[in-house]
Amino acid sequence: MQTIDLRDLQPNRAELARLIPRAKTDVSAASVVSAQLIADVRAEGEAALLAQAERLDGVRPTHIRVHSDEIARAMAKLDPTVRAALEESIVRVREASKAQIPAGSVTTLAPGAEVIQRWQPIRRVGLYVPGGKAVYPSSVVMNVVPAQVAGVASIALASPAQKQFDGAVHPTILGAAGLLGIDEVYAMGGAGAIGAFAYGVPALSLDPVQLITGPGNVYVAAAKRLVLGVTGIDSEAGPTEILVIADETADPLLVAADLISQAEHDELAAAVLVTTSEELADAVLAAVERLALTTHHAARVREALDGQQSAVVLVSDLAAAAAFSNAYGPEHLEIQTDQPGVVLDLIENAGAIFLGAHSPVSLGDYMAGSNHVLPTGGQSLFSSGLGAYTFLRPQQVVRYTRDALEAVEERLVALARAEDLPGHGDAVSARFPA
Ligand SMILES: NC(=O)c1ccc[n+]([C@@H]2O[C@H](COP(=O)([O-])OP(=O)(O)OC[C@H]3O[C@@H](n4cnc5c(N)ncnc54)[C@H](O)[C@@H]3O)[C@@H](O)[C@H]2O)c1
Ligand SMILES: N[C@H](CO)Cc1c[nH]c[nH+]1
Ligand SMILES: [Zn+2]
Repeated sequence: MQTIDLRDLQPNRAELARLIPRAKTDVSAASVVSAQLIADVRAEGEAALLAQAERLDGVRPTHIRVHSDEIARAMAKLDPTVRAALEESIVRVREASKAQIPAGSVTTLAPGAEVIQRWQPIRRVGLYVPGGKAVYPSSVVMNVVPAQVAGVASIALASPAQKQFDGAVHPTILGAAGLLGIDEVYAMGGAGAIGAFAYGVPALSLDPVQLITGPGNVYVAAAKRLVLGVTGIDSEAGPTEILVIADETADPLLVAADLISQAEHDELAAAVLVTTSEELADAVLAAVERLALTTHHAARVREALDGQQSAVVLVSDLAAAAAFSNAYGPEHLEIQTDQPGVVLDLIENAGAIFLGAHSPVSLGDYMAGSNHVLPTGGQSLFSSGLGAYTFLRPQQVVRYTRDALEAVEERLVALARAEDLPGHGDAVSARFPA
């Protein structure tokens, strides 16, 4: 892992991007590939999805739409400990998601003049569960639960065909879908799956969705950008990032383990430690080297940690650490300092924040109750993680009585004339004939 000393420097966002470039997730380059895959699915439907699975997932599924008895069978065969863990996760994510439902409001502007704000669920959504380098039954929970809590009526789920299961969706993903009562699942991945959600595939009785959510690789991210406008999308949740702010009180072994836990996802994952303590930096680097040797996905972890996107950064104080993190806008931010709450007050941008030694990112990945589908690549500067609110739209309802309308008639007519749109004023005045 590279070490960068910023004790005499406070880089702005542009300088930071040069120092620690985001992973090579060139969404614009991938969009050429993704656009063709989407176009093929629009033109050829199921045949294109089958051909894409064969070429990109290395297996031709026997069928794209999963039969409901496959889901029931997968649920029945779930390992009991995995089932119990999924159930615990579902309960916690559901509780936390319920707290995200906005209350709505009625504003009375004058007697009889009301603007009501209500939150309407999106009717039909397509949820993407990645399945290339790893399988993510936890992402089934993180996508489905907030959609259900928001009151979405129709939920479709897609995950790539798995070679080791003869082109079927991974059974643990099917089992998780079954636990949540989801019965519309497709064995399709990447850009083709996003195209199928956006435009529909009549031969599969797959109706177009109005919103697509879920994490994925660069082709998935590019495809989501390409269909935006035809459907809504959530923020981009690409290769995982962890940024740890730590001082001399942090335990170097725990910091190292947390960095490795996210490097494990992807060669493009970013693991960044920002610290005020040179001693801690050295101890973390030594621990990372030791742990990386024996970790399960050693080659992938090594590549992620040695990539330009990962670093140990030395800063002069915790305010500088917070400024660095705000400029970077990490997906996950851990604060392991003597008084994490003090640092939290300085934080503006992060997908999710984990406070203290006992709130590691992997808790949030599975079991905290928070959602793990979070913005990456600096998108936390303007967007949020997935939540029940993602599946809701605010709608304004206007209700005026006759008297309330008459009270503003003159002013409204004045504005309509000022805009040279007198018909607007006439529509109001027609209600009050002289
Ligand atoms: N930020 C989050 O919330 C979050 C959560 C979970 C996972 N993730 C990230 O999601 C990503 C998952 O990626 P993945 O690859 O494992 O699974 P994926 O399902 O996103 O991608 C696999 C699909 O990509 C397509 N594909 C593969 N190679 C291609 C090529 N050369 N050209 C065109 N299409 C191609 C195939 O259709 C394949 O089915 C990882 O980077 C992981 O870190 C992020
Ligand atoms: N850390 C990932 C989000 O960036 C989510 C995840 C799923 N499984 C394990 N981790
Ligand atoms: Zn993770």
